[in-house]
Amino acid sequence: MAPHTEQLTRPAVRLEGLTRSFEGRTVLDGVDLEIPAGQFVALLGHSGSGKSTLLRAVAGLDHEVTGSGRLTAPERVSVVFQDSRLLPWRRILPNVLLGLDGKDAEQRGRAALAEVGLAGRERAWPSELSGGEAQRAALARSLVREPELLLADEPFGALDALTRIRMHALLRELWKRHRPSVLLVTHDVDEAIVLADRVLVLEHGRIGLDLTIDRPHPRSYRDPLLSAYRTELLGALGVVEDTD
Ligand SMILES: Nc1ncnc2c1ncn2[C@@H]1O[C@H](COP(=O)(O)OP(=O)(O)OP(=O)(O)O)[C@@H](O)[C@H]1O
Repeated sequence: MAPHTEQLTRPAVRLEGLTRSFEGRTVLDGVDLEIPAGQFVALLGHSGSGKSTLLRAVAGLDHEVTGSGRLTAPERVSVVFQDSRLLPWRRILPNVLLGLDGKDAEQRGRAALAEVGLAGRERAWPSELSGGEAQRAALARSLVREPELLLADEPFGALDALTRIRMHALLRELWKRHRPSVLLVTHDVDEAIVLADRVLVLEHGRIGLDLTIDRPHPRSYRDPLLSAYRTELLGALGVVEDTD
């Protein structure tokens, strides 16, 4: 394979035999996973199945993970959490720019805020933003770093249903424009199906199901062709659907 092609097809993330225990209890039990560059992946699993543990490992936030093989992740990784983690004593633009330097940083920060629909709110304080707006600002803070990999740990989990749907459209739009690889941890099967091109289910410390969602975007929750995927994922999660 030519080096150029190799570069293009190189996986963004590669985990081999990733293992993590807490106080003798194994949470990740030899996870193998490859995420090709630019793929949008969602990770489902029961509460306590180890989703955040996996995400933290990929983010390089956990130095105690072990693997028989390797953990490879790109250099520029951004993480978005359920709460925005904006610093309350800084206005929105300085929050977005935190740790960035270079003379075009401010311009990039303003552009990122405009992209997430927060133009004009640069001088607002975090306490003046709604939950949805704060998550938009968190996305802008991630984007401005031009991540090759975006890790998101239930980023919309605390939002109301309508705001969540708007945020889904925004995230997918941002992904389309910037094409980072995405690993989105969620509890919400519908969120996973509507957003991701590939959905993984973590069970017993490993990837139990690896499902490609082969439907065009934008997707609707009501698309009947998505229901087969929903059934399969709920089955893997051990949830029996109410057919009434
Ligand atoms: N720092 C830690 N010390 C001890 N146990 C931990 C630690 N971090 C995670 N665990 C345990 O590992 C297991 C997996 O936790 P993790 O947060 O990864 O699950 P999760 O799938 O993300 O859950 P949820 O969906 O509820 O957020 C849990 O039983 C948790 O108590």
